[in-house]
Amino acid sequence: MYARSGLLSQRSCSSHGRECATPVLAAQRRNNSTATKIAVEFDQSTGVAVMRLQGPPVNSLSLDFLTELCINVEKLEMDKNCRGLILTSSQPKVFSAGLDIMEIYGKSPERCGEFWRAVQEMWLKLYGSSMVTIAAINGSSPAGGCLMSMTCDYRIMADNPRYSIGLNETQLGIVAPFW
Ligand SMILES: CCCCC/C=C\C/C=C\CC/C=C/CC(=O)SCCNC(=O)CCNC(=O)[C@H](O)C(C)(C)COP(=O)(O)OP(=O)(O)OC[C@H]1O[C@@H](n2cnc3c(N)ncnc32)[C@H](O)[C@@H]1OP(=O)(O)O
Repeated sequence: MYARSGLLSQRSCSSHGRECATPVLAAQRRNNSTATKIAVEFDQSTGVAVMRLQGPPVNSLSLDFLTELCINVEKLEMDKNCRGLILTSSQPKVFSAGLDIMEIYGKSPERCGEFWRAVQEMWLKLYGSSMVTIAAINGSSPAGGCLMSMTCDYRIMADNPRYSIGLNETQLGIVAPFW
């Protein structure tokens, strides 16, 4: 969902100051899901968009979820009126549970490769965004959820001892790549 005045969908990439990157086309090609896991509200008067993660139950980062996220970030990126992006969750108690472990369990190497590329695309798109990005972490945010918020320029987390954030996969001896 991309709730705004509708201008964006009618504009070509070249009518904007920002470059239209090809990854969004790749992401659009593989986005076969009809369910909406990302809701975007763009306030024209402030130039700030709020992106709500709404993939029940815990916003786990499946291929569909990552694809939809990337498409929406890219759309906002191409809109020269959008200067800021707030990323938050619609799910109670959870910002994001991280990578959807069912996407990597028992899957072919090709499918795992496709999924891993989508993970990279997600953090590169957020980390490299020319918008000011803020993660409003209103729930637990382990592992990939932590990664997603780390790629934003700023993080604000709800003050609740029940919510945790961090790279918990290190407890299993799995560490993030060194690059
Ligand atoms: C700045 C540049 C940096 C560049 C670095 C580049 C790359 C870095 C590379 C890697 C770093 C990132 C690595 C990521 C690895 C992962 O993300 S692996 C996934 C790890 N996630 C977890 O371990 C989370 C486990 N879940 C929880 O802790 C809890 O579920 C929760 C999120 C805290 C929520 O708790 P709550 O009690 O509310 O709910 P439930 O536990 O009952 O869960 C409900 C439901 O959801 C299912 N579920 C939970 N987590 C996941 C998940 N990750 N994937 C899929 N499904 C999940 C759970 O099984 C329940 O299902 P149900 O039983 O069918 O109801």
